[in-house]
Amino acid sequence: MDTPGDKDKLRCAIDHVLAAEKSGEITPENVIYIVENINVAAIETTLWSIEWALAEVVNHPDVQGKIRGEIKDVLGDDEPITESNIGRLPYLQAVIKETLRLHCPIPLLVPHMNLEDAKLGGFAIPKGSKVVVNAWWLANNPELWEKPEEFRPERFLGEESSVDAAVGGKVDFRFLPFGMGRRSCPGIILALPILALIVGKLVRSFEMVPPPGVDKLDMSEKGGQFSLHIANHSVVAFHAISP
Ligand code: HEM
Repeated sequence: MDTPGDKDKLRCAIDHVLAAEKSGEITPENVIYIVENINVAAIETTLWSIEWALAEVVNHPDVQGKIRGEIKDVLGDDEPITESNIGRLPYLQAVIKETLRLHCPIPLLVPHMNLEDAKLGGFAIPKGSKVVVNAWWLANNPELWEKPEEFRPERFLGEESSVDAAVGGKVDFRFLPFGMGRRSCPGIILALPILALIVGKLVRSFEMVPPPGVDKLDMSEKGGQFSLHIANHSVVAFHAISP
């Protein structure tokens, strides 16, 4: 609970933004722009990924069963899924990676500009160019992946077991859903556990199936420069699973 004087303390990022506005460093329009940016960068990307992951597990009951089986084997019926034990659930993590590979939520990342003249792959890139990376194609190019059009989490436990969702250190340049380097996504440390927790907890508690009369959910995509999300929302039937 706040004690007298605490209300002026900076407690989160938004407090810093509001403090900057109060001191005249930025304008109210800047505040709206920053909040809208956070909204798209953090909330919508995570939401689109959750939608893709759930739609894929509904359309792949075998994958759903394997996630459930892994959770039961590793955590039993009672131990809750938490951020600290997700590392013991490699199949669940593979499902999240495969979702981000097949449905890269920001397919062209965010445009970057080179400050100096550069050469890449034999091409001259004059300084001040707008550089766009097609992360979706890198992750779905049949010359680089085995049957990339298939949703097959097992690839990340088999032939691609060394590939991580990473933005620094050991980065595989075929798999960049969060970009890489200095301007990569700082939210990766939140997004990956959130996705695993939501998918893991739902699959553990419910069998999720298409509604009666529907064989598969509609996976049509709606994309733009900054987004790749599911085009049409579908009804999903949740059947509670008793432990
Ligand atoms: C599945 C979820 C997410 C995906 C796929 C994603 C992806 C990305 C990508 C591709 C970029 C641009 C990287 C580049 O230009 O090279 C980015 C930037 C950014 N993301 Fe995320 N993101 C996700 C979740 C989040 C979350 C949860 C947050 C915050 C809590 C966040 C905050 C940001 C910010 C602030 C930037 C801009 C960084 C900069 O320009 O320096 N993102 N994200």
